[in-house]
Amino acid sequence: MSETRPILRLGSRGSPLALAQAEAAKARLGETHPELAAEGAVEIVVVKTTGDKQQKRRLAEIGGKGLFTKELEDALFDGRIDVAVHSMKDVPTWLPEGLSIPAILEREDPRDAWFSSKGDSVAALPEGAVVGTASMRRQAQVLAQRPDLKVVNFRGNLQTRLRKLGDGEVDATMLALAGLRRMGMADKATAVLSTDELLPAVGQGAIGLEVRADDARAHDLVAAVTHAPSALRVNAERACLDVLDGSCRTPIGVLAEFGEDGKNAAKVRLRALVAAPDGSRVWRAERAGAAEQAESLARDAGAELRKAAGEAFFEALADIF
Ligand SMILES: NCc1[nH]cc(CCC(=O)O)c1CC(=O)O
Repeated sequence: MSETRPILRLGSRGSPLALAQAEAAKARLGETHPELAAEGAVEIVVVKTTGDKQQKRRLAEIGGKGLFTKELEDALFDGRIDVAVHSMKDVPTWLPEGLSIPAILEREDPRDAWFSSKGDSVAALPEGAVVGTASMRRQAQVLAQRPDLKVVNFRGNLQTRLRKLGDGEVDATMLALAGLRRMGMADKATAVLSTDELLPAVGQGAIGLEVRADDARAHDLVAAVTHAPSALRVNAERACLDVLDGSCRTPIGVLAEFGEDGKNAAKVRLRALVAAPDGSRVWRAERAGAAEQAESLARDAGAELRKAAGEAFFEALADIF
């Protein structure tokens, strides 16, 4: 049996969602490059996350930033993989020296999905209901709208969360619609929350492909599959986050969209918010303008929010670690 060596090795985390995203990247690469459509040309390499001890050390060390991306980046540097496939939501705004993200795939719907048998929106929940989420962004926005609700930490894969919901451990929870769609489970959601009710996270619903900056071959293969409008939106959102310099414990939502109807490719609208984790304060900024200006508009919105919330607010959140 002759051994066929892959032309491109895609690194992925092992979760069902990560693997679905890696398959989507592989399919897109195959559509664009005929040589990558051949059996065995693109290999998906599962990069195992290191032990819990290691993870704990990292979490303390880096405050959670890069927790989901670090192992894949190590594999890139080691040459075990040529491309790292990421949820852009999990990618810090600063990349390690020597790495770049030349491609963002066409973005899925960035909205959050709602799960509850007690009401089909945040507003519809009964007084004092319990919402499960580990996301500061979701927690803060839910409490801002409904200070009477109780938010509890909530983790686990989709099946686990749905079971906990069914068991009555919580009355409602939220997940990114994009992830559900990619796993063919969007029909399990009760409703989709509007972006006015819950502003999504930076990069939510977008898949990014990261390579070593000095690997011209991988870079060029990957760059050819980028979806320019999605990249523009995600890069603008990341520019805003960069100015805000938030940790994963800072409740931040940012969404860039095209036009008023989301379709006019020449115009971009960006909404951003920063909130206190308990929802007691929310600062919002909005910008609209030419698409070429997206990143500077985004930085400007970020600067406005930084100023409005005040340095003391960001320092207090940083102290949580
Ligand atoms: N933080 C975990 C994470 N990172 C990306 C997604 C979903 C997929 C996406 O946003 O592209 C999720 C799960 C979730 O928030 O429901």
